[in-house]
Amino acid sequence: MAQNINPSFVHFSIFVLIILLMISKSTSSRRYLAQYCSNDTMFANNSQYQANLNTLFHYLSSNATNNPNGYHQELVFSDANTMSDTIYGHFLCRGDQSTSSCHDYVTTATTTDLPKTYYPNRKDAIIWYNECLVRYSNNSFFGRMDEFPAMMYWNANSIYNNETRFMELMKNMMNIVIAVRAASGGSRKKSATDYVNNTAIQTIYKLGQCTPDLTPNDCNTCLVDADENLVRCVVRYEVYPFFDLSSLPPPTPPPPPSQPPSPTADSSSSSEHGSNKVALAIRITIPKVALIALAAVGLTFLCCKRRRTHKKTENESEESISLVSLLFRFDTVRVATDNFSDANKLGRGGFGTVYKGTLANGQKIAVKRLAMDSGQGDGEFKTEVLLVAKLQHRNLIKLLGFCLKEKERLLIYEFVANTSLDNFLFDVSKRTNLNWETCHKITVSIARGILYLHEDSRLRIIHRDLNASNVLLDADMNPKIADFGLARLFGVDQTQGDTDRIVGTYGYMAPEYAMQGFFSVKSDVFSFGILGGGTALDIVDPTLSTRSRIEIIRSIHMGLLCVQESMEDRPTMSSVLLMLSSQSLALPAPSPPAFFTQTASIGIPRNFNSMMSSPREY
Ligand SMILES: Nc1ncnc2c1ncn2[C@@H]1O[C@H](COP(=O)(O)OP(=O)(O)OP(=O)(O)O)[C@@H](O)[C@H]1O
Repeated sequence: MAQNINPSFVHFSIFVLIILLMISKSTSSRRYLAQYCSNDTMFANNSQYQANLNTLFHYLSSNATNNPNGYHQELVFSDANTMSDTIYGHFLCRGDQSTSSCHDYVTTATTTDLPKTYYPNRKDAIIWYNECLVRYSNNSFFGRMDEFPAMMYWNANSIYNNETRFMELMKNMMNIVIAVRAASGGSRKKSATDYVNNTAIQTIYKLGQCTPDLTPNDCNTCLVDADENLVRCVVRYEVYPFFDLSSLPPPTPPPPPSQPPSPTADSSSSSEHGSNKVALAIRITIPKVALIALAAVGLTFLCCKRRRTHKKTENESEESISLVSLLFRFDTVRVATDNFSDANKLGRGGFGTVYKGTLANGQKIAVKRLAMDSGQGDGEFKTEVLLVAKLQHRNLIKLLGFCLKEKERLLIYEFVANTSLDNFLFDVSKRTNLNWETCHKITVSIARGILYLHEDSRLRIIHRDLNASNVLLDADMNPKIADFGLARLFGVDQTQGDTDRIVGTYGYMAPEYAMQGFFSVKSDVFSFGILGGGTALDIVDPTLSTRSRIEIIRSIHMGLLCVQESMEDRPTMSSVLLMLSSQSLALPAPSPPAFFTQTASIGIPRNFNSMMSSPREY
């Protein structure tokens, strides 16, 4: 009963209930506990806000796919200059939830429960499940220590006796174990569980969680405050194991028997799974609480809070990168590129001109200034921004940020010193810099980059425009794959699709893509075959050593396997990498490549098969 609980809890809960707290009416199997929508801000049907909200829901749901952190923030807007129709959103899944459970909750929230909210067309809303919360708003809640909206939920059973002592135990459990563990959880996840294994007062299970970008200090303060003030973080306790017990850390060894209990330990009772100090405290506490007739008590309070920090650690996860953190001011870029001067022009591609720039801190950047008539729509632009920023691999070009001002759209990349591979391949004097070892290293590294896109990144990406001008080389001739504006975002199990809009570079395009618009990981393999095999052909030099010549023939052979007409016959990128790294692995004979009779063929020598059977005679 409420009177047995800290009065501030009651006060707060009544307050929350008054402000449109709605207990679940969901018919889905994942029942939500409550929803909150503000009363005064509405959007119109078919408005831009509604379109952006749908985009936000889509982003949140797709970012919950295989998300190991159970957390993601997102920002969608129509115009970064005016920030019109901006919507901020995030989800936070309970720390012990599996990735699939988290995905299911976020998907249910964004496809069913939030769109069909009890208060439709509200510009901000939050929905709480036992295992997850999802929130969106037209006002930024990023970086703010919000104390509202908040939700408290409790069961009808109460503490019959010694409520003070019970609450003291709860507080110590939080202060000594949970807040400390959660706060030190790192930048990806800040969540901890614990229990007091005490038959006299029943076993108590407790969970505390912060949004992972809080500093350890803020997280600690948040959880400790929440325990008393019911604000901000996620805290729950029950007398039954409501969380997955395997999420508990392994038990620590008991304290040495000679060590006497300290006075502080007595007042800090907590779990047998906690520190030694805590374990001791429980033993002392048990007799004191043995007479408590506690039937059952459970109190859940879930509040939301978000703090954005611009500074990111090296280990920052893909999920914690937000669009807003990538936003560059137009003036910053204008100054860096000396007002987009001709002297800083690096080149011009299909989507606009690329400028070299230097930021105030000395960092070199490459700015792609998208031409207004480039044909690249907002969707493609945002796709590139999101995909490139979240994908981090040493063989992928890194997107540092972007800028939108009126009709100006800029992408800011890390600067890569040696420009693109085609500048080396197709320039006779520069080609002398490409010895076979360098070529082999470049080929293997490109294969690694593509493999990451296809199989190792959280999102499955098909590049769709792999060619020598989209492979940039850094000062050490390490390749970095560029231009993800054409990439398409896929769900985990999706590896192919159809498009009525062909984008890519003829000559590198697989026949099924060029002719039918059908693209898949195998169409990227085809492009790699043209690039990888072609690179080897381009540097054939009669003065090469026999070993190098054998390796070159192998590379050409692999190129031919990649450009086979039938996509089923082409190897996957993981097989390609295996073949590239193992010289002893026997390679199957390639069937005739697509376009063999046309100029786009990579031009296999007529006697190629006989060369393969006796490579040393080449
Ligand atoms: N991050 C970068 N660092 C250094 N130079 C770059 C960078 N990005 C692009 N460039 C240079 O700018 C030129 C133009 O690049 P861009 O990507 O716009 O066109 P492209 O790849 O040549 O053609 P397309 O866009 O049609 O594929 C490149 O050839 C390269 O020399």
